[in-house]
Amino acid sequence: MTQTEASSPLSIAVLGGGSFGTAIANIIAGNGHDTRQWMRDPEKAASCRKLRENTFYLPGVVLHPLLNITYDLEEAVTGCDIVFVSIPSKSFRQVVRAVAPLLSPGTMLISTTKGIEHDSFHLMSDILREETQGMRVGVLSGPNFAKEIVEGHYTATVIASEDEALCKTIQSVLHSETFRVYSSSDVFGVELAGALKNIYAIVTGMAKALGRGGNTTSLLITRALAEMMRFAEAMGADPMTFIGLAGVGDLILTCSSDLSRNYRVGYLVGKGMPLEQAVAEIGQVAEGVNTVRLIKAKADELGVYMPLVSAIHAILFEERPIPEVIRDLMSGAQTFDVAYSAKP
Ligand SMILES: NC(=O)c1ccc[n+]([C@@H]2O[C@H](COP(=O)([O-])OP(=O)(O)OC[C@H]3O[C@@H](n4cnc5c(N)ncnc54)[C@H](O)[C@@H]3O)[C@@H](O)[C@H]2O)c1
Ligand SMILES: O=P(O)(O)OC[C@H](O)CO
Repeated sequence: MTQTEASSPLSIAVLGGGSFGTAIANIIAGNGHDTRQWMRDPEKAASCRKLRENTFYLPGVVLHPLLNITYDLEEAVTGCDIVFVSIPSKSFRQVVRAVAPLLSPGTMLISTTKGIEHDSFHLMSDILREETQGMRVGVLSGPNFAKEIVEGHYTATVIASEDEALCKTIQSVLHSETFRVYSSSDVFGVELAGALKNIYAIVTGMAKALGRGGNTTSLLITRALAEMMRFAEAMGADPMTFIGLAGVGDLILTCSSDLSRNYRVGYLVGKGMPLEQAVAEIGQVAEGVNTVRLIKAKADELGVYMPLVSAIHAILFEERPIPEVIRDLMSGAQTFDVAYSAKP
C-alpha cells in the first residue's frame, strides 16, 4: 500500500485477545475498517463473537459490529494492510514467527507491547524486524489504559516509526472523537519508555501500600524520570523522547492509578503478599516484573546509576526487607535536581 492516509477502509488485524488488543480493535472497527481480532483460544473467540463482549478482559464493553473475532490466524491476517501485535513480551516472538509466512510484503506491523524480551534484551520492534522480511514496522505506546479508552475518556498515544507514511496511516486509522495519535521517529526511545515506566508503577504501588502520600509519589515519579532518561542516554536513545506522552505521560498515568496491573502488583507486595501470588492474583500481564530483572542487569553492565531499579530489585528478588531498602535509598548521595540543560 502506498497511500499515506487511510481515506478508504483498510483490512486490519489485531493479534491478541486481551484488554488492549480488544480496545484497539474496537476503535479501528468503529472507524469503519474491516477489522479482525485474533485470539488463540477457540472457546474465548466463540464467546466474544456470540456475546459481542470480551467478558474475560473487558467486561461490560459492547464490541463493534464490524469487529470480526477469530481463532484462525490465517483468516485473521490474510490480505491485511496493517497488523497490530498486542501479545505479552513473553510470547511475542512465538506469535510473530507463526504469522510471518502469512503476511504480504509491505504489511505494516505495529507493536503495542510494553516489554523487553527475556535473555536477549530485544525490544518488540527488533523482534518484528528479525522475524519478518520486507515489512514496515512501528510501535504504539502512551498513557493508555484499555478500560478508559473503551469508556471514551479523552486519550492520546504515540505512533513511532522512521516510516513517516506509516505514522500518518496509523494516525488516521486510530483517530476518533476521543482518541488522538501523535507521531515520533524515535522508535527505540518510545518503546524503551513504555517498558521502563512499568518498573516505577510497581514502586509507587508499593509506596501506596505502605501509606505514603502525595509528596512521596511525586518524589518517586520525578526521580524515576531522571533514571529513565539516564538509562535512555546510555543506551543511545534520545532522552527528550521521555518528556513526551510515551515517557512522562505514561509514567504519571501508570504510577498513579490502580487500573495499572504493575501498580497493583507493587501494592500487593507492599501489603506483604509474595510476588508470585501477587502476579497470579492480577491474572493479566504485568510486564514490569520481568523488566526489573532485565534493566537491573543492563544498568549494572553499563554502570548506569538507577537507585530505584536497584531498590525494587532488592525487594522483589533479593529478599531484602522493605524498611532497610527505603533507609538506604533515603541516605544516598543528594545530587543535582535536573541533570539536563538546554544550554550548549
Ligand atoms: N491493558 C492496557 O491498558 C495496555 C495499554 C497499553 C499497552 N498495553 C500492552 O499491551 C500488551 C498486551 O497487554 P494486554 O493488556 O492486552 O494483556 P492481557 O493480559 O490483557 O492479555 C494478553 C493476551 O495475550 C494472549 N496471549 C498470551 N500468550 C499468548 C500466546 N502465546 N499466543 C497467543 N496469545 C497469547 C492472552 O491469551 C491474552 O488474550 C502488554 O505488553 C501491555 O503492556 C496494555
Ligand atoms: O496495566 P499496566 O501496568 O500494564 O499499564 C497499562 C498501560 O501500559 C498504561 O499506559
